[in-house]
Amino acid sequence: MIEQLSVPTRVAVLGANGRMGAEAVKAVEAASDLLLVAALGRGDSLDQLAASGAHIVVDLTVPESTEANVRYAVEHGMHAVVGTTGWDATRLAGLEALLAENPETGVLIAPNFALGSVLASAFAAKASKYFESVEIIELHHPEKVDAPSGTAVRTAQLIAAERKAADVPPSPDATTSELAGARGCDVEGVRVHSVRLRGLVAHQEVLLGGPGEQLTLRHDSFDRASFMPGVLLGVRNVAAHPGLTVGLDGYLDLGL
Ligand SMILES: NC(=O)C1=CN([C@@H]2O[C@H](COP(=O)(O)OP(=O)(O)OC[C@H]3O[C@@H](n4cnc5c(N)ncnc54)[C@H](OP(=O)(O)O)[C@@H]3O)[C@@H](O)[C@H]2O)C=CC1
Ligand SMILES: O=C(O)C1=N[C@H](C(=O)O)C[C@H](O)C1
Repeated sequence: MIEQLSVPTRVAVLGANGRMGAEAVKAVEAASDLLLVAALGRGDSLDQLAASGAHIVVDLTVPESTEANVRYAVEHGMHAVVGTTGWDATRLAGLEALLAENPETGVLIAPNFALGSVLASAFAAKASKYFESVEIIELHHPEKVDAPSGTAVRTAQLIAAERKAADVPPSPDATTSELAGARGCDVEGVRVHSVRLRGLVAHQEVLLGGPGEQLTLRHDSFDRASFMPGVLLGVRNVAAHPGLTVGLDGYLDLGL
């Protein structure tokens, strides 16, 4: 009997020397259906990506470089799975325009790859229209360069969309004087508070308040291994999702 050998998907990791990138390299190397063909860091030329023959690029770099990396991948016919933060509306619009010219290419921008975090954000958004008040607290390791976290921004946007669709008024807040930052920052009408503390990895609480009650939805990543099933899910599915997908929930059947 002739055994059918399937061809592994060729994967390149950008930011391979970083905290997430190093973990992603290990995860790809351990997956029998994937072949790591490049592991690139800051000093490496992007031309090594094209030369590697990668089908899929995983970007886990820094907000300043992620846009150029992803645009290079798309322009060279590679799908991209992106965990790096910094994808604001202007960058996303530019990427969508580029993808319109490359309609067979898929890009996943995933603010958080941890399945529990994706679920917690989706649950929080669904619940938020039933509560008068909502605020977000995100807590991370002190090496994190951006605040608020990409996950908190995404969660706030999902919440804002649900509340807007249901005509929920803004969260009540009588504050008329404050020290700068005391009330956190405003993301589409949702207050977000950022904590940076030694010992933490990545954590978030969504606080939902109504008369006489509170619902708290908390997610904790205690280890960066928590992100790897989501990275691999993205890598295995991105080619089947041409165009731009924001949020790993786009590849899941949450039924919400
Ligand atoms: N979506 C998710 O689930 C998660 C997302 N993140 C996000 O991923 C990103 C990376 O996080 P983290 O690993 O903690 O950060 P690190 O700072 O540990 O890693 C980033 C790495 O990218 C490298 N780098 C910088 N520019 C380039 C470039 N142009 N090409 C290739 N490599 C480059 C850096 O090199 P050098 O050290 O030389 O600067 C560094 O090694 C952040 O935006 C973070 O918010 C983090 C965790 C989970
Ligand atoms: O920098 C991190 O560590 C993380 N970054 C992402 C974010 O900004 O949301 C995802 C996760 O929170 C960890």
